[in-house]
Amino acid sequence: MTAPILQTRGLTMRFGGVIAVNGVDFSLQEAELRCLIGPNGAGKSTFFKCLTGQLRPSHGDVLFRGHSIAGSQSHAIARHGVGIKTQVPSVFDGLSVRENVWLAAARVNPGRLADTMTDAALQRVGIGAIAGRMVGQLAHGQRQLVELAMVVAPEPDLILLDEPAAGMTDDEVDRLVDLIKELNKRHALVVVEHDMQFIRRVARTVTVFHQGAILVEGDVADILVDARVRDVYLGRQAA
Ligand SMILES: Nc1ncnc2c1ncn2[C@@H]1O[C@H](COP(=O)(O)OP(=O)(O)OP(=O)(O)O)[C@@H](O)[C@H]1O
Repeated sequence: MTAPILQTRGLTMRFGGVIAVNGVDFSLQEAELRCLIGPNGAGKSTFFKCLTGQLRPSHGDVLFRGHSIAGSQSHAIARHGVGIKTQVPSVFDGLSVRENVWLAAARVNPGRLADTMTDAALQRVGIGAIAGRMVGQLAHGQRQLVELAMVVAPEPDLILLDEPAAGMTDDEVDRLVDLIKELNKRHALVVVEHDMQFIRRVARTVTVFHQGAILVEGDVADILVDARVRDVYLGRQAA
C-alpha cells in the first residue's frame, strides 16, 4: 500500500471537560473517497475542523503527505494543496459567481492561468450559465455549488467537504452526487455528511464516528447494515 495522503495520529480535541475527539487514528489513501458519518455529537465536525485548521488539536497530529499540518492556519493548509469547504459560507455576496471563483483560483495562480482555471471550475461544477449572477441573489443550493467551484478551481490534491448537501434541492443533490464522483477521478476526498440517502449514493468506504472515536470503518454496503451502526443511530449502546 502507498503512503497515505492524509493521516491522523492519536488526534484528540478537548473542550474543557468534554473530549469531542478521542485519540483518533485515521488514514486516507491517494485518490480515495471517504465519507464520515455518525450520530449527532459523535465528533465528526470537530475532527473535520482539526483537519482544516479551524481548530488546533489538544493532542496528536494531522499529516498531509507526511508533513504535520496540525494547528496550521486554514490558508496555509490550502496552500499545501488542500481544498476546504466548511459549513461557514466563504462567498462574497457582492461579487459575481465568476469573480468569486476567480478569486479562489488567483490565490494560488495569479495571472492568466487563474482565468483558465476559473472557466474549467465553472464548467466542472456546471454553473457556467450563472457565471454573471451576483452570488447574493442566488438560492442556497446554488451558493453551495459556487463554493464547490471555489474549492475545485485551484486544483487541490485533497478536498475536504463538511455537509455539502445541506439545504440543497433534490436536483442539486443529484448534481452534487455526480460531481463528487467526477472529482474523485482526480482528487482524494473526505466528505462529512448527515444525509444517508446521499451517503448511499456517493460513498464507497465509510468511517463511522461515535463518542469521539472511530466505531467502525468499511465498505458502505457493509456499514449500512452493521448492527453497531444501527444501534448508535437509534441511540442504543454500541456493543
Ligand atoms: N466549541 C465547543 N465547545 C464545547 N463543546 C463542543 C464544542 N464543539 C463541539 N463540542 C462538543 O463536542 C462533541 C462533538 O461535537 P461535534 O459537533 O464534533 O459532533 P458532530 O458529530 O459533528 O455532531 P453533528 O452531527 O450534530 O454536527 C459534542 O458533545 C459537542 O457538544
